[in-house]
Amino acid sequence: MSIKNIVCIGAGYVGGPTMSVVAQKCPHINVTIVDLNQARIDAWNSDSLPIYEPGLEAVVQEARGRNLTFSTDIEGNIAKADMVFVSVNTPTKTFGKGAGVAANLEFIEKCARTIRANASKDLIVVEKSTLPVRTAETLEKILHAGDSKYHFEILSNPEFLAEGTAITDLHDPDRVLIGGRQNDLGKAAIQELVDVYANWVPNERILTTNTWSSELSKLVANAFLAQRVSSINAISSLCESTEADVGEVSRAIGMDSRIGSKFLKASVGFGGSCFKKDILNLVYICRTYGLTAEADYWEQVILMNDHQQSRFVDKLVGTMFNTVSDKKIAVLGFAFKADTGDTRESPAIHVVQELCEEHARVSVSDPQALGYAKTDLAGLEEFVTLEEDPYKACEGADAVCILTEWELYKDLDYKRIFDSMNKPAFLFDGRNIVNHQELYDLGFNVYPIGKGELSHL
Ligand SMILES: NC(=O)c1ccc[n+]([C@@H]2O[C@H](COP(=O)([O-])OP(=O)(O)OC[C@H]3O[C@@H](n4cnc5c(N)ncnc54)[C@H](O)[C@@H]3O)[C@@H](O)[C@H]2O)c1
Ligand SMILES: O=c1ccn([C@@H]2O[C@H](COP(=O)(O)OP(=O)(O)O[C@H]3O[C@H](CO)[C@@H](O)[C@H](O)[C@H]3O)[C@@H](O)[C@H]2O)c(=O)[nH]1
Repeated sequence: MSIKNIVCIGAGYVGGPTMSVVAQKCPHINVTIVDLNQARIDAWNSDSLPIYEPGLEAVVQEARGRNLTFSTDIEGNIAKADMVFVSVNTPTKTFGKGAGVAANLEFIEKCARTIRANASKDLIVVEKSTLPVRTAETLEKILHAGDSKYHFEILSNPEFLAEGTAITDLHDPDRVLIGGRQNDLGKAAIQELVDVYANWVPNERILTTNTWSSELSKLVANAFLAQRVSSINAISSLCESTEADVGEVSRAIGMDSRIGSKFLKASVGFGGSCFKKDILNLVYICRTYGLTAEADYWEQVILMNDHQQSRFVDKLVGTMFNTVSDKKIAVLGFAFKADTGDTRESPAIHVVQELCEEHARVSVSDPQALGYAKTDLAGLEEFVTLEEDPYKACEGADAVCILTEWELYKDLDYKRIFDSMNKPAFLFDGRNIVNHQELYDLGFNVYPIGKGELSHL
């Protein structure tokens, strides 16, 4: 069989960009992305895409209307598919057994039932969502339950794209991982998916494994990445106490090829929809297998991240004479990282909430994320204003906090900002992106992460 019709269930941050690139690179395959959410599908069909991602618009424009379709007709499209990707959300459970730690697989299960009910032939079902190890076993049971007439071969193909760089990550991935059963049917299905990616990914970067290694590798990759951030953040406080500079320490250790230089930027903490959720999931799985020491080990990565965010606020309040009540604090950046409008688990949410608890007046600015900020900060209107213009956000402020590393914050006219602020003027750089000495020379009292403060006080 050669794949002619691919359907992806879930038109979110992963399904949308990933399948748009598949359509762009495989003009001979019809790719249809389906979702329950009519507004989201309408946006994908418009000039104003539902997510902000550099390079995405060009990819969609190239393929949409040629071999890329966005639709809410889930049933009808599954009936025509040779291969179905499942890319729905798998958030942390908020209720019942495993609440706060386990993955909520409700949406995945529903997809399996919809696929079983609407398939018109044997199908390859691809797990694109991030899932607990051994989920394929559950899917297999649901798909083959009852009077199911067809054979469903399940593959695991986790996605490693990062938001903000999704299109370059998809065009030029470090690796594509495909897991499947190690028997004839499984190997044949793996080969079908390898053939799809081989349209643009070099063969040596397409890695095939058994199903369980593939499912588990996704959780482990995120755990290792987040662990690096928590590790360097744990060093950042030590640097602040010892006059070491965390940037210099990162450079020094990162030049050791065994350590490597990436993901060693100290910050106000990691955010995003994946790291916390996936580590919690890993912790839950370890506990399920009775592996308490292992679970505690990975949980520490999250506890350190929570601590880093609270530490940022503690330092701010302590520095500003132990009170920020009725002081104006400008927050520059609300997205969890630059080049995305996504605010899921953004450290900025935590910081702003804590500042509101201290009764500060918080003015939040971000070039892409104010829409989500409004929802994230609902109920805090008494303390929070949203301001697109960063200069206005800083006007009359006692302190500026940089919480997202947007390029634009590197190039602001900080003399103008300083002149418009209350004095003494404080700047807390949660991303270490501005020139601290220059800002100090302008008159700011500057507090970076992981290096000595520059204070006139
Ligand atoms: N966001 C990332 O950067 C990223 C990267 C790699 C992997 N992942 C994983 O990919 C998965 C999807 O993440 P996302 O960020 O794209 O989520 P998302 O919330 O942006 O998108 C999920 C979409 O699935 C739709 N959906 C849910 N149930 C459905 C159903 N039964 N039928 C049809 N549509 C349905 C929702 O309406 C939503 O539009 C998650 O498992 C996540 O962990 C995310
Ligand atoms: O040195 C660093 C690197 C990152 N971060 C922060 O860590 C978070 C996550 O960043 P990043 O990993 O770049 O973005 P995500 O989109 O969350 O991507 C991660 O999560 C995705 C979802 O699973 C995976 O697919 C990606 O491979 C994985 O990098 C952000 O808040 C960053 O600001 C730091 O603080 N310091």
